[in-house]
Amino acid sequence: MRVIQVNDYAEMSQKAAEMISEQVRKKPDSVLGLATGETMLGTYAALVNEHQQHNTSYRDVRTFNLDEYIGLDATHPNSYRYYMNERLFRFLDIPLAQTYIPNGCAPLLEEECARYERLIEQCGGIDLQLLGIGQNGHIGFNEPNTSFASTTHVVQLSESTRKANARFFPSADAVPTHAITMGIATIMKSKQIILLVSGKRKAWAVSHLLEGEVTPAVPASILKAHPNVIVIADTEALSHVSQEKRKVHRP
Ligand SMILES: O=P(O)(O)OC[C@H]1O[C@](O)(CO)[C@@H](O)[C@@H]1O
Repeated sequence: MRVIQVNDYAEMSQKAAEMISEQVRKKPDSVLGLATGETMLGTYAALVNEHQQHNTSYRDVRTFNLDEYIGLDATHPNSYRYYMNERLFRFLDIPLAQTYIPNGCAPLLEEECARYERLIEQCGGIDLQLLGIGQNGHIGFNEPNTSFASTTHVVQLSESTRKANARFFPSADAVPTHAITMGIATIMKSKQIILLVSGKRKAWAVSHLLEGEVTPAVPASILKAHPNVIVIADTEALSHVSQEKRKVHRP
């Protein structure tokens, strides 16, 4: 695991956008794994900027998002489909049909999970997966104590995650109770992973990731077992981590 320490959110976002663009230039038919949440907003803005300035084409790229709330359709402003369309896809030359997000309104949710998992495999797997981390160490919506062997599945969101995400909804009660998420095994199959972390509220999760044991109680800790992970973290997110561990980590 390689840790890149940056000063702040803006620098983290710029660095991540550069790495994604580089991946797409190197392999124009890349399969990208994408994430949502506040962490990714700056990265997507920087990516759009980069696309406009350098004409990096996304025509042959396919994308798979990590997760989606159950019960929110594409027109709902809090659905992750809406977020992705508004924040990223509409500014790129990627055909929307090549952008995949679990359908949280599918009538048969278990079938939707199996379909999503199959689609990722049919596309050859994810070349580069972008990840954020929850304050409790979740990745995607894989809450603490999710099996490391899990594939795409339906989850009940923890109260702490619903509370953390309530800032985007009109009220805490409006936050859905369930979601579909790629599983931990699905994420771990990605060829490369970039984890972005910014701000003090993530400091506990990052220090556990870098200095704690690998345990399902902190889902992100499994990333230590992946051969190709880059963590881009700002000074505040790393504030609980020793200087030594901030440098370079290899599994
Ligand atoms: O970036 P935020 O809003 O802190 O969220 C952290 C992570 O939690 C999620 O919202 C849950 O999936 C991810 O999309 C995100 O990467």
